[in-house]
Amino acid sequence: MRKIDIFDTTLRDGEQSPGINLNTAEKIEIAKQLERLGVTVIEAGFPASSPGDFDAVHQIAKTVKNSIVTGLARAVKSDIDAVWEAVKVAEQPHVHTFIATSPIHMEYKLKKTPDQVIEQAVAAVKYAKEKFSLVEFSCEDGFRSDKEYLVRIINEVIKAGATTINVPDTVGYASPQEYGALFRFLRENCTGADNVKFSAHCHNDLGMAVANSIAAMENGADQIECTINGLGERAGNAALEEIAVALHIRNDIYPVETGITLKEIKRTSQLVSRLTGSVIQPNKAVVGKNAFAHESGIHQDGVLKHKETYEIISPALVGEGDVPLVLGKHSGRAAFRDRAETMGFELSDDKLNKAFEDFKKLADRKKEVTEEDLVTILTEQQISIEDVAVFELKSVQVQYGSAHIPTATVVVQTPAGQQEIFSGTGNGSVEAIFNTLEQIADEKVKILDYRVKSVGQGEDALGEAVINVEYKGYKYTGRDAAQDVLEASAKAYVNALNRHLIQASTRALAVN
Ligand SMILES: CC(=O)SCCNC(=O)CCNC(=O)[C@H](O)C(C)(C)COP(=O)(O)OP(=O)(O)OC[C@H]1O[C@@H](n2cnc3c(N)ncnc32)[C@H](O)[C@@H]1OP(=O)(O)O
Ligand SMILES: CC(C)C(=O)C(=O)O
Ligand SMILES: [Mg+2]
Repeated sequence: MRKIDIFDTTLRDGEQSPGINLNTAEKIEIAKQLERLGVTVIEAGFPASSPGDFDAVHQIAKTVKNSIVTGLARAVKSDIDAVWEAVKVAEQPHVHTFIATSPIHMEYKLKKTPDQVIEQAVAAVKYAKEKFSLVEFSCEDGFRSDKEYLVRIINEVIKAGATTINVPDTVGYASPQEYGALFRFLRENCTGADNVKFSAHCHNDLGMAVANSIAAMENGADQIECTINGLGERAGNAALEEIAVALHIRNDIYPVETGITLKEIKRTSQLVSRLTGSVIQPNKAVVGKNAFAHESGIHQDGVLKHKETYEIISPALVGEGDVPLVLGKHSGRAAFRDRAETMGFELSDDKLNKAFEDFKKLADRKKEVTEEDLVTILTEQQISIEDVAVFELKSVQVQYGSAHIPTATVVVQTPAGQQEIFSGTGNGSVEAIFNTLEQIADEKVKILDYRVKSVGQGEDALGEAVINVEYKGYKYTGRDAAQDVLEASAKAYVNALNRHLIQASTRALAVN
């Protein structure tokens, strides 16, 4: 199968992301992981740019054995010398030298004529070739360069000894058709093109870096330059993980081999994110937190019946562990039942439906329904007794103001199935609720203890209330949870009275 080399530039172009600054130890760790990942070339830095960068490239060249290590150099002798000093210890010393070839860069940045640029490029490649067996030459801003001029400069640097020709879309301006067509044109028109590798290097300014890289590959590029998590100057470079997985999954239309060990992708991405401090966007393809998370009921039902209904990449392929279905406001019964069973709950259909209703109400109000919330909701149903008619709190409303007497209004469905409204007052909101609910009891309810606590963390955590009462000579503990502590308190009170009804019915059964 045709081999496509993966040239990783996380440690060079990736480090050009604003805010990223890796020290030598961190770069070595990343380089070792890139080697495990199986990249062909590691661009470890720009040795002439600082002593720190020089040291990192040098240490990496000494450490890494299974990937080629290179460094970037302007088309000047001193930069090329710096790369040589840094990587000469490597088995296959490689240098990546470049000069801009677009009219705008040549005129305004380099302040050189096109002929002067060719002269400087040729001199640099010839000089590099005296030391290095592998010389990559990049036409910076290649995509915005004149095509005929590109052919001229490429022909000259091939003659001078370049082994790889990189044609970057430095500012991320290309479309896939245009970038692919450029590679086809260069392959067909450069003399000596068959003796060198062509390389693509795409930036993501218009979100097309991965598509452009693949278009180049389809049109003759042998190497793709990319970074982990798509890091890089401005909007970043083409994301290595997306390219490697796309070429693997769509092998039917891209019959190529990259040599990437796909199951190392997740670990590499996490390591780079941690060491660079660059957070991965949740919906990032392949490595984002949501890349394999199914949220909506119809998708979850499909995935539970047959994974491939909505999953084209298995998480295990890229070294990702099991990803539980996300339970949220869009989830359906199938996912809810699946999670309840996974958590070890065995509920009747009726109880499961009731728990599902509570879950849906909560999911409507909360950003994220946590595992603890689920345990609370499911436990409530597990411990409820189905056959005894009990009170059900339908709604609670409290009016509170520092200058007014707190007043509560509750709607309760009685064990006989009727809905009744009660209202009452108290010294505080909770007392107003309890005084009001006492009206559903046959006699005085003595409150022995009452506590509230939050389940989980954050301001939208569930509140759980526990109340100990003495009623008709017996002591009962009522408890319940809701997003609002006042509602949880009302439900806990009703739960305590219901426990009396349940116990009374159990006692009656025992007597009969
Ligand atoms: C598209 C890319 O990603 S290119 C790589 C970008 N990476 C970096 O720039 C690495 C970090 N850079 C640095 O540390 C510094 O810019 C250095 C050490 C490289 C150079 O620093 P300085 O000597 O102070 O130059 P400065 O950065 O101000 O300007 C760059 C000079 O290099 C010249 N230059 C730019 N590209 C090239 C090139 N490929 N070949 C030769 N000369 C070049 C510019 O024309 C400019 O020259 P001038 O000073 O005569 O006008
Ligand atoms: C140095 C070159 C290859 C580069 O990073 C670019 O043109 O984007
Ligand atoms: Mg770049």
